[in-house]
Amino acid sequence: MKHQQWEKRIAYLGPEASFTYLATKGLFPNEWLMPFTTIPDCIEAVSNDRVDFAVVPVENALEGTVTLTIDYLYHEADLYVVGEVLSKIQQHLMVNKEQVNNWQNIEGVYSHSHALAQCHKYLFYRFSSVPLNQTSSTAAAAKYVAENPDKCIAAIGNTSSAEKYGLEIVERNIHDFHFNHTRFFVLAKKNSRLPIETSEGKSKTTFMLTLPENVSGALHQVLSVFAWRRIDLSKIESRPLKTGLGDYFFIIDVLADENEPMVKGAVEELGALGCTVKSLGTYYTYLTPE
Ligand SMILES: O=C(O)C(=O)C[C@]1(C(=O)O)C=C[C@@H](O)C=C1
Repeated sequence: MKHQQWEKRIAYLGPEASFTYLATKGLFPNEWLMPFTTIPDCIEAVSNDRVDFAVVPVENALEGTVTLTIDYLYHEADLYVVGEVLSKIQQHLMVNKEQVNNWQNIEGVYSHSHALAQCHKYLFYRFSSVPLNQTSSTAAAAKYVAENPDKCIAAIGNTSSAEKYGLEIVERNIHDFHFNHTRFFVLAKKNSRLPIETSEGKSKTTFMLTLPENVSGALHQVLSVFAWRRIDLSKIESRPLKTGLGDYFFIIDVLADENEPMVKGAVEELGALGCTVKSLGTYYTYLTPE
């Protein structure tokens, strides 16, 4: 990656040393990184012009979509995706130095809900009756454990959070499946692209759409709009519209640029079929170094 020197403010799901922080620091090593406690806080910071960009998790290979991010982008915000970061995720169990000899007897495990879920089998077999406590991020869990050295508790998170908050890793790579990656969206107010060179060639576009009501085969029609144009879909998922059972919107990622004639044609045809379509923009994928 070749970076340009900017003076930009970037919101991320903090505190420092969260996975989102590492993804953000990898993409924006010279910018002003601002931690926020929740995903909606990060998104609102862009909407309210407190920052230029926000970096938030959107999908994990083991746990699937970060539903809060997708739902908030659909229902509450009007932002664009200007880039995507893909990071390898390795989860470790960590305790206070005072508890290193006693870690097998921990009385509580703290982490982000996605991280706890990524280690479900490990926790089930090793600590089946130990309460699991959700925190706003893995780094928030590490910070909490560090602030309570007298308690025999553990956090799940990355190596950086162990270093940052002075914890000792007692068991490494406790995530249940080896292929553990998370996608992060870089969000902005304007539909643009990050001026950062990338080795990942193909651009991607994310659409959010709703189907016309009471039309049988509507989803089939939507898929055929992309299929006959040979537009490659990398994701399709439905989420509740929150207007009633059975009401959904769809998130569709296509491996193409929204300005390509075939994609423009697809969007036009979807409109003619009675769908509402919103493009979140075309963007490139950046990899964080492993
Ligand atoms: O808790 C963190 O460190 C985060 O950055 C959040 C988050 C997520 O929401 O999925 C990011 C990556 C990992 O999958 C686990 C947690």
